[in-house]
Amino acid sequence: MTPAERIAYLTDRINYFNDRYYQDSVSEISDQAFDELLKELTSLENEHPALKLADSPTQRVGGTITKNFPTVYHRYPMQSLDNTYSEAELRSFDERVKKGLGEESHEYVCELKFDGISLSFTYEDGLLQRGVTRGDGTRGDDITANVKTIRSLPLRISGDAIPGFLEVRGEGFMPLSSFERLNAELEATGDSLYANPRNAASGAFKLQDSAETARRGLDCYVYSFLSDEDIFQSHEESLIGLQKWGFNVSPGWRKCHTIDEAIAFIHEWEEKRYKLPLATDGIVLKINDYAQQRELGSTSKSPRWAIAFKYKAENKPALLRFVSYQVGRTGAVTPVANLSALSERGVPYEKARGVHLSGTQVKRATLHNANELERLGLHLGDTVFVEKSGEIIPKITGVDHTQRTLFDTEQIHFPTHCPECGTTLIRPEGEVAFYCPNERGCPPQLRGKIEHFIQRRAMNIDSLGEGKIELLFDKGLVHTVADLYDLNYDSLLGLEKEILNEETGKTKKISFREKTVENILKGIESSKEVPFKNLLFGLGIRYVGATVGEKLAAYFRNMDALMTASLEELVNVPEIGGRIAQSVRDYFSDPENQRLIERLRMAGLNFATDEVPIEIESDTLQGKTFVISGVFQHFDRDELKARIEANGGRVLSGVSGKLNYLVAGENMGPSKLEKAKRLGVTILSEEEFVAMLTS
Ligand SMILES: NC(=O)c1ccc[n+]([C@@H]2O[C@H](COP(=O)([O-])OP(=O)(O)OC[C@H]3O[C@@H](n4cnc5c(N)ncnc54)[C@H](O)[C@@H]3O)[C@@H](O)[C@H]2O)c1
Ligand SMILES: [Zn+2]
Repeated sequence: MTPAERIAYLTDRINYFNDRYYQDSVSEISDQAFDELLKELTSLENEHPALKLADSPTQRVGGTITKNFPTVYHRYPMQSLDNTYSEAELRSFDERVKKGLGEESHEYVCELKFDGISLSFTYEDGLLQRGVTRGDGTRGDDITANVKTIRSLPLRISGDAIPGFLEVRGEGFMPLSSFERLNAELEATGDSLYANPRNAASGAFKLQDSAETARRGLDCYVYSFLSDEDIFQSHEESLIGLQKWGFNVSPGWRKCHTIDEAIAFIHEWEEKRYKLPLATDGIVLKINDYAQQRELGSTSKSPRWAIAFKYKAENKPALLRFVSYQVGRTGAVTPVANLSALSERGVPYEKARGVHLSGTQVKRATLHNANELERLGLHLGDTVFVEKSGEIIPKITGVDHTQRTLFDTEQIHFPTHCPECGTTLIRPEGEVAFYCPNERGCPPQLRGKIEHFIQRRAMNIDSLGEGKIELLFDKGLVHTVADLYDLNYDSLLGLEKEILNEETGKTKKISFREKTVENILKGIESSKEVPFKNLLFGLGIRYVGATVGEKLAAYFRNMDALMTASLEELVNVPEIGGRIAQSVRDYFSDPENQRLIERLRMAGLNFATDEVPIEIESDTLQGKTFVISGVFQHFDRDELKARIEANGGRVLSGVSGKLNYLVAGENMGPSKLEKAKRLGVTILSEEEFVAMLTS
């Protein structure tokens, strides 16, 4: 892969994970793995600044605003934090601070890094006016009704020194006890569980029904104060002041005079943090003195006066009890290690305690694929090492061979047949995974197709979760996605099923009552309205992800045109290669798929694109490059970008000597403006830009 390809790939992946994380409250990979990708992209971009893409995630806060709440502009931008996993990098940070401050000495305030979502609260004349999410850092979602459900958040504050307008920021989170209760409820109703308390908090803060938000038991720690008036001179003073005004300030913070003291604080909390009633993922170091904070300033994404140290994943030995095999939507077979604590050797698996990792008991960990299984050469009863990074699926990282001789058993080999349907497994050339080819008969593959179909990016039927689909499938009601549209009230009401938790051996009953049934049917009904591109993605055609679905929908505009398109036509679509084209062709040539599509058509799904295609408006800006910065009156940034591109221009992310124009909105960073002036780049106001378009 060339650097350009790698940069394009990483930009795409990271933007995708950001979208899942901030929009869907879902983490598909661990935070540590995510941070590694971002770090790799940052250093590649530094090496090759010209290759940096306009939508690079290194330049901005990762979040987004939604259409579900009113959008509010932040008075002061809400930034992210630079982060590191290493002490050496903390020391370099300290060196940079020293350089930045010259001779002056500095102090840090160290705080726990709470794992929730960033919130802003504004108070006018002592009254809580608004609660807003961080969003894209410039604008956020107004979720006032939901933040008012936080009991520890004062609705009114009083005292002498309270300024007319003030903003307080903090972390909204879901306490572990609320999180466990919520997941137990979701399990009982057959809905998908949240992977961690941060995702659960993010989901709960963005619910439309604040009575439901209230029920989810959210809380908040505040850690920052902003005002146009000079009330406090340091961060420490602000924390003490906020506490006096009645805000919930976490008591765990400490003022440190040296980086060594800060590192000692980090060590102190490494284990102790698991005793806290909420999830934390590190320690934040902040320069205490406000004047020094101002002196150090910030980048477009984060302040230079603060850094987050994140704890690395814990790695511990565990006992391998047996290996099971999971079959996914695509038929790929994944080996899973079933574990217990080493001391539980004699205890049956269901009763045995798991290994204690990052505050939870772990009994299952992924082994990824057959190669990994062979590489580790596992035997039953082996002592293996387990790691849980960023609270996502734990994984096996190695074997302790010194323990092997004590309990000699045979090596575990990957199965030759599908554990679910008995079909002989195949391994396509060049792939590490084995697949069950029985696409139309293998139960987890069939269920997986339906799970794929209902997700937000596809048909968005959020009233159906994994457990509910399993129930519908087992009762023989739903075999393919088309069957969903034949469901009715009477066929659903009263359905019941016991679901087995394999780790504990316990069963739970899920049953469909009136409200559940109504919600399921409502969700299915409104899925008929989702855009055509979502449907294309939802069908689960190999290699047709959300982006490809969008491109196909924009090009062919309706199902019939796409179904009858030849291979040549498909390859003509911008950015669609031979492999995708072939896969689309194969899919629509299959009579069974054709019947499925006909049933979906009869059900009344949206088979055509109604969006106006992006058309080339002119070539006025041909060959010209632009950087967009700040906030605009008449466009949001995406619109502005679209207009530039529709008129032949190109949008870049960074200011350099080769840049033609900087389109400067309000509140743009002064350093960018200065740099542009220094390099002789033409600076356009919004009006000048519009004039240029229409000239
Ligand atoms: N797993 C995934 O798929 C995925 C995707 C996107 C982002 N992420 C994670 O999210 C991170 C990016 O999110 P981010 O921009 O919010 O950065 P961040 O979470 O690393 O740090 C910034 C945030 O920390 C929070 N915070 C908690 N305690 C704080 C304290 N005491 N003082 C100040 N702030 C405090 C604030 O909300 C602040 O906005 C990534 O580094 C990654 O770890 C994961
Ligand atoms: Zn199978």
